[in-house]
Amino acid sequence: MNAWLLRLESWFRQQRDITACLIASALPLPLYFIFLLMPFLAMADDEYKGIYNWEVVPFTQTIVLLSSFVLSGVAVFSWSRRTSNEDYPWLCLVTVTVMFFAVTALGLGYGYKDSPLMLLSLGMVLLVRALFKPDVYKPISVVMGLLFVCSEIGFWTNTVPYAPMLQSPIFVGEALDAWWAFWLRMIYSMIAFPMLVIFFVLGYFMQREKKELEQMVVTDSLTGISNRSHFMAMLDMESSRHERKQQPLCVLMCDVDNFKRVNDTWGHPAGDEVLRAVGRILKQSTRSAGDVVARFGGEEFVVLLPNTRLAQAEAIAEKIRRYMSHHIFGEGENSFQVTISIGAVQVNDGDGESAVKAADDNLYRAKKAGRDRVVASLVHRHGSLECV
Ligand SMILES: Nc1nc2c(ncn2[C@@H]2O[C@H](COP(=O)(O)OP(=O)(O)OP(=O)(O)O)[C@@H](O)[C@H]2O)c(=O)[nH]1
Repeated sequence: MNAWLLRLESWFRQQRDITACLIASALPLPLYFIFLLMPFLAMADDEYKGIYNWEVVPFTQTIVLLSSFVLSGVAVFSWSRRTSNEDYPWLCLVTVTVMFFAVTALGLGYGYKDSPLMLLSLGMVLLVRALFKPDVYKPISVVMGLLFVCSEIGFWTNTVPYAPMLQSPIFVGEALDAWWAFWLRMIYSMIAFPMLVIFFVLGYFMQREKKELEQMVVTDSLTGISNRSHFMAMLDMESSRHERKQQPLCVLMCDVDNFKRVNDTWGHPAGDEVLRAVGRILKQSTRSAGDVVARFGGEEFVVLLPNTRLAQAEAIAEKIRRYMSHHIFGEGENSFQVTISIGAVQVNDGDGESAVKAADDNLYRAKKAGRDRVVASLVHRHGSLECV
């Protein structure tokens, strides 16, 4: 089921005008057919003949018939071009306009409130909203919306007859007669089922997109690890917990040594690969639950180690440093190695931001001392460092 929905979603994302027109024109055709058929069947039966107002029926039937012809033409044309990647703005406009026009004619003819036409109109709006770009349906939606409002005002002020197609509205406060009971059940189920499917599928897409967006907001696109803003949020949270529960908290600030030289010598793509590898190594060297590994910017990375003492953090930093210095990038003649410098701090009673600053100071010390090393210290609330 999930695979099927994923395939549908990928189709939906690369959806073309021609597919949208094909679905929108073919899907409502059976319903239009039923609305065309109903008066003819009623006409053939003495018992039900009186249901319709025969002066208005030809007018509505003509509109529905013409719309069905146009939509059938659109469906045939779209089917013949179903593999085309071209844009068909005019075809979209024709499809949407005719659909809305026919449904409005039916809505005005049968009345919106006492018939399935409100449900049908909502179904159409939903379908059109899901399949077409706003430019296509905005103008016609405004026109149809205005028509709807004007007709409602007309009904309330008794200047426009309500449900002029019928001698009396479908629901008149009595039990439905057999005629309407059959057709209403038929029409409702034909509208409700596609609507249910559309709601379900759209809900699924929306949920997935929400998850993807949430993920994008917290992720660094190059390395796939957390980004700076997510790190800062986690730092804030962990700092408060650290203060509340008196648990040790450590921060590592890591920077690839002479990274500019990597870019200059091996090219930007190789530099990017180094950054991705650093992200992977940092992830592999820390706990998957609780620890936060993030790209702080450029070739600088940061690690948050909750519930970790400075000695443990220093050991983790040393493991990362050693791993990096042994890692070989590229192949054969084009292989090269890089080193990393790390500043580590333990926050005993200070806030997170001063810890990051202190870790950066330690990193600077590591660089000054010759790179490829770890410098660690405790940090206090006033920001002073106590080197170990
Ligand atoms: N490939 C790649 N390079 C980047 C990216 N972000 C920043 N850089 C490069 O990283 C380099 C950082 O250089 P510097 O700040 O001089 O630092 P360094 O060469 O690592 O020297 P030290 O930090 O002193 O060891 C610059 O050349 C940036 O262009 C990135 O996303 N991809």
